[in-house]
Amino acid sequence: MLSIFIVEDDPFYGSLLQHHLRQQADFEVRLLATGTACLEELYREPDVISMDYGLPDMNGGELLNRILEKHPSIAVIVTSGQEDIATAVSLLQQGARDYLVKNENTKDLLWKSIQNISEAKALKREVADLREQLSEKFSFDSVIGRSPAMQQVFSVLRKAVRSQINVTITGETGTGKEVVARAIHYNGPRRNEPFVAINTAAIPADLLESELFGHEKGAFTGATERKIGRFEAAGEGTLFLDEVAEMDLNLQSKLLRALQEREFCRVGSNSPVTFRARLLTATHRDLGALVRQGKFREDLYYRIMGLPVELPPLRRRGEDLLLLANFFLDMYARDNGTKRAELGPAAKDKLLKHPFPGNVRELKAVIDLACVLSETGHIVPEDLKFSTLNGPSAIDYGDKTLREYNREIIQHYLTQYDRNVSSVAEKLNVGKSTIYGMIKSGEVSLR
Ligand SMILES: Nc1ncnc2c1ncn2[C@@H]1O[C@H](COP(=O)(O)OP(=O)(O)OP(=O)(O)O)[C@@H](O)[C@H]1O
Repeated sequence: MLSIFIVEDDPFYGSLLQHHLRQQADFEVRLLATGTACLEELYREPDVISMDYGLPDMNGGELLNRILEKHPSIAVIVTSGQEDIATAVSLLQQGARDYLVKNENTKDLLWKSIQNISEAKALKREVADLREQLSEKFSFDSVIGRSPAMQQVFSVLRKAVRSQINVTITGETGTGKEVVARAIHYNGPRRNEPFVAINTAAIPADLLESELFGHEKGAFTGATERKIGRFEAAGEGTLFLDEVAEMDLNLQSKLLRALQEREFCRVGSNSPVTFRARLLTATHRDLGALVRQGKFREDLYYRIMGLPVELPPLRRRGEDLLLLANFFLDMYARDNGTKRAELGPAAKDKLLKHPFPGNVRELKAVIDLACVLSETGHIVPEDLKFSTLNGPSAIDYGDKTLREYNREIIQHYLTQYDRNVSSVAEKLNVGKSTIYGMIKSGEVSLR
């Protein structure tokens, strides 16, 4: 429902507009003859006010000011008998949403303008709802784990949420670094601002600077438009730099400057842009060792380190493994609309004995595949196929090895998703770096 006031002293014209707008079933339209009447009714907080500029008791500029003073979110449209550019500009600068000159098209233009406002309002509500859903999805409850090792992590996470300090998340691949970064963002005061993630390992080195800081049109060959980088897109939210150790030393010094000065320039520009977001970084490498080897700047190390969060590998989380397995069984059934499968005792045993070099990501893939393979809804050890991507030995699966199946599946989706590595990684729930690794080794190709 959109509530609209029409403030118009000409009763015939006012009724005409009211009648026209009432054709839309979800427009609630109230007709008022004076500015004073409009101010008296303001407590109803309409979404839109369409007002005549030349009212008998006050002029449009004054009424506009008094409305926006009390309720800055009301969209005010001014209609006027005269086309006066200077007045129009001044009203728009004061915050009017639109200025319409009265003629035979006014009612249609007013209709269109209100439709635009209504769509913007619906979009705003949708964004707020989605943000709400995201904060639920990424609440601390979404980080599954009860083991003592994870209890320690939760205790650090609570501290991370209470402060605005930089956080560095370390842990082997697939341990949930991004899950944790999202949980920090969606549980903190920035939850209604953007969460922007970038995996620096997934972007070719020569494109990374412009990806991070953006570029101006014409900054380099191929820069046909101005582009906003991730630093800018994060606004007052959170910037999550994944695989931060993969940046070259040149870019590391640019990153350091941006963090120290809290400002940066788009590539090809000298005008600084303020950096307001909170920084979270992650790596699966030992940053301290890289500093000692001269591969990571020591000053940058101290600048980003802030609060360290160390995620234990899955093999050190004890019974969390079964907790997570059950969580993924629920998720599979919900996402696919199927009956929830159960893990038999022998299957549990097999899971508990596997070292899971790919950690939680690997466990999820194993459970998803088991749900597909299990015919009875009761998962047996044979349904649990362990990938060999991270391990030396190959397990035969029919005529092919699982590695060969992985290769085929990834190649299939690369073709289906038009070679978009991010989409394939998301679809298959594997790390982008895994796919880039396979491209590099020639196992799959982008051709
Ligand atoms: N504690 C957890 N609770 C629920 N799901 C988890 C947890 N940890 C990881 N996951 C799931 O495991 C998968 C991998 O997690 P994520 O991408 O956060 O790992 P990562 O450590 O960032 O991986 P990489 O090092 O490859 O970037 C995701 O599907 C994620 O939802």
